[in-house]
Amino acid sequence: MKQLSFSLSLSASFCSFNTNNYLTSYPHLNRLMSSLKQDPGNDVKLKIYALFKQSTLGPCTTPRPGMLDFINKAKWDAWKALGETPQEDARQQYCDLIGSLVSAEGGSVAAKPSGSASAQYETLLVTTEDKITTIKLNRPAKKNAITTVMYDEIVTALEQAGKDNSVLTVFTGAGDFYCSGNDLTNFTKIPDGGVELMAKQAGELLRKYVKAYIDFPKPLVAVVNGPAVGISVTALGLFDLVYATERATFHTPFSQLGQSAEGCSSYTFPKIMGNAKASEMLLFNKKLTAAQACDFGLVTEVFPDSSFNSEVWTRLKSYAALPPNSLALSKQLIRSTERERLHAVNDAEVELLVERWTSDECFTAIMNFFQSKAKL
Ligand SMILES: CCC/C=C/C(=O)SCCNC(=O)CCNC(=O)[C@H](O)C(C)(C)COP(=O)([O-])OP(=O)([O-])OC[C@H]1O[C@@H](n2cnc3c(N)ncnc32)[C@H](O)[C@@H]1OP(=O)([O-])[O-]
Repeated sequence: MKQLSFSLSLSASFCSFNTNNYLTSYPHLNRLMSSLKQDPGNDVKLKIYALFKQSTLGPCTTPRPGMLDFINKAKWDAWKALGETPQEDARQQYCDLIGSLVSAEGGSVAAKPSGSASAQYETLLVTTEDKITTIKLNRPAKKNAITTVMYDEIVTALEQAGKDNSVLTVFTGAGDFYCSGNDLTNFTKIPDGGVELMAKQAGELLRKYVKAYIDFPKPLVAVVNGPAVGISVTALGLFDLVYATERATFHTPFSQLGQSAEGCSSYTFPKIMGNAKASEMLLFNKKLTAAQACDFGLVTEVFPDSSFNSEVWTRLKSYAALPPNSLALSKQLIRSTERERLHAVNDAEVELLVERWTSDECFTAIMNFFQSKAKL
C-alpha cells in the first residue's frame, strides 16, 4: 500500500496546552517523531494526525472530501472516528502514542524540557504542574512492567515528590495499561551468588519500595488508566485516593505465580474489603472489574473511559488548591495510627517472598510465562 505522506502542520497554539502533561513543546515532539528509525506505518500516522486535529480543533465537523481525494478522505475518516473524544483526552493520547513509539525503539521520552520538570528518568516521566507532581510509568510497550531500574527510580521520584513544593502526588501509567506488575525478566537475571542471592537482593528492593509508600508524607493519588496487575494493585491499599477508568481491572495472580502477597496487601486488603473478598483476590487470583473494586472499597471512584482524564484532572486541580499543610498533616495523622504495623507487615511479606522466589513452584510459573507466553 502506498505510504501516506503528509505533514502534521503543528501549530504553536498546541505547544502551550496547560494539562498535566510531559510533552508541552511541539519542537520537542517533532524531534522525537523524526528520531524514529522505522516508519510507524499509515495507520499510526493517521491516528497521530487525527489526535492532533481533535486536540486542537475538537470533533470533526467539516464535510467529507470527495471520493477521489484518497489521502484527505483517509485523514478525515481517522479524525471523524474520534467522535466526541474530549480535547484534553486527545492531547493525552497523542503524547502517549508518541511516547510509546519512541519507547518501542528502545528510546525514552525525556521529561519536558522547560518549566518545572524534575530530574530525568529512564523508565518514568515525572512532571510538576498546577501543584501536582505526576509520576508516570513509561514502558507502554511492556505494559509498564516494573524492572529493577524502575523500582529504584520510583523510590527516588517519591522521595523528591515528598520534598518538592507540590501539594498532591499522582501515580499513573503511559499507554493503555496502568501497570502489569513486577517485570518477570527480573527473575531471569541470576547473579554469581545464585538464586538465593537474587531473591535476597529482590527482597531488599521490595522492602525499600513499599517503605517509600508507607512513609510518603503527602496525599498520594492513583490515576488507574487501564488494567493493573500484581504489585501495582496491592500498593493501592497504601494510596489516599484511587481513581479508575471503567476499563481498568485489578488482578493479583500470586498463587498462580507460585508467589505470595506483598505491598502490605495481606493487611490492607482484608481491612479494606473483608477477609472473604481479600482471600478471593490474594489466594485465588480473582480479577476484579473497576466497578467491583469500587464496591469493595479499593477504588474511590470509577469514571467513563471517554472522559476519564478530563474529569479526574479537573478534580485533582481543585484538590491541589486546598491548604497544603492541612492536607499533609491530616494524611500523616491517619497514617500514624498504623505506620509501625505496616512496616512489620512489609517485613513479614518480604521474608515469605524471598523464600517463595527460590521455590520450584515459582520457578515453573515464571518459565511458563516466557516459554508459552501464557496470559493471565
Ligand atoms: C517483586 C514484588 C512482587 C511482585 C509481584 C507481581 O507484581 S506479580 C504480577 C507479575 N505480572 C504478571 O504476571 C503479568 C504478566 N503479563 C501478562 O500476563 C500479560 O502480558 C498482560 C495480561 C499483562 C498483557 O497481555 P496483552 O496480551 O495485553 O499484552 P502482551 O502479553 O503481548 O504484553 C506486551 C509485552 O509486554 C510484556 N510484558 C507484559 N507484562 C510483563 C511482565 N509483567 N513482565 C515482563 N514482560 C511483560 C509481554 O511479554 C510482551 O512482550 P513482547 O512479547 O512484546 O516482547
